[in-house]
Amino acid sequence: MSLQVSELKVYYRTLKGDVRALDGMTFGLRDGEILGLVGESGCGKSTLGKSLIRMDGRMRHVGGTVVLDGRELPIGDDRAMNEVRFREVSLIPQYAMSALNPTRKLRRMITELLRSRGATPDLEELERRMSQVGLPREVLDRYPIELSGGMKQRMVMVISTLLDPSLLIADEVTSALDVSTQKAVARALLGFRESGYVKSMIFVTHDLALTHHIADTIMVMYAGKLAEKAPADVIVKAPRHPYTKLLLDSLPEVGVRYADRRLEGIAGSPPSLLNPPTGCRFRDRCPIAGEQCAEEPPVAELAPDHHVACWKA
Ligand SMILES: Nc1ncnc2c1ncn2[C@@H]1O[C@H](COP(=O)(O)OP(=O)(O)OP(=O)(O)O)[C@@H](O)[C@H]1O
Repeated sequence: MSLQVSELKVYYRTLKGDVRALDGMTFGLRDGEILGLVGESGCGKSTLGKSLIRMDGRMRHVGGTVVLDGRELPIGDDRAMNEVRFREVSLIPQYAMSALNPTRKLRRMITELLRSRGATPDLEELERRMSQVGLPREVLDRYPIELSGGMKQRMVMVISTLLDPSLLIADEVTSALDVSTQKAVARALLGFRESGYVKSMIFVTHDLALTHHIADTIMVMYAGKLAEKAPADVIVKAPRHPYTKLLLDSLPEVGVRYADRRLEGIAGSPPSLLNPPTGCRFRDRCPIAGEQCAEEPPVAELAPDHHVACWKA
């Protein structure tokens, strides 16, 4: 097992109280596995990614552990995590491609970045990896603004994995790109795993179709908790949690007109994580909720590798 997260609780401190963004998450990731992480906006996907690498000032590690390659990560200790970042765990944050320093040409920017991490820049290896994702070496002599969105994103991916981290977290790396560029980015991620630049990966996204394409396993989160986790095919073809089923039903189908099948979202909205309800957090929106759902459902392994938190699954 490459990553084991157990009962992880991470809250945001706010003037109104604690926002329980991760409220007891338990899951594992095997060597070489790509985990697609999906769920509605605000369910805690980015918080999970950030918790594994750098908590921002408002985040608080309230409980639980994260073990990577047999070693517990000091996730609550910003300074101790310095050793881990970039080398063991690397994160491509949301909007990373817009955050490239606009005043530096890429070669200089990358050299400075690596030196600041105590690593010696290996420009030959950098150029080899760039060509693997279709970026000519001349790109290094350009400013970020001179690159297209897809090129910037591939550059960010190459930079983030240069030190061969064990775990890569890619947060919405495809959402601002057009469809063919999304495919190139997804292919590049798969290539990185094949080449051994990263061992395992968490791919955070809203795009279930793309996740199904590249992930081995899909994990669905709801309101700070795990709803369902299973092999990608099983999630898409035989989901057990009512929330997963509704998420899949709300996807538009190509070739079907609105008059024939109306686009439906999931009625209602997720609960506030400031003061989440007891019991199943999905029960107010769930079409099959019953009395038992006033009690919190445990995460049960209903079939090998198929974990579901629902009394009715
Ligand atoms: N800095 C913060 N201060 C307080 N609450 C926060 C902060 N950042 C996030 N939250 C809250 O934590 C919860 C989880 O947010 P998070 O960004 O992890 O969700 P997400 O699933 O990644 O959403 P999205 O898909 O929109 O990126 C939400 O309720 C959000 O409002």
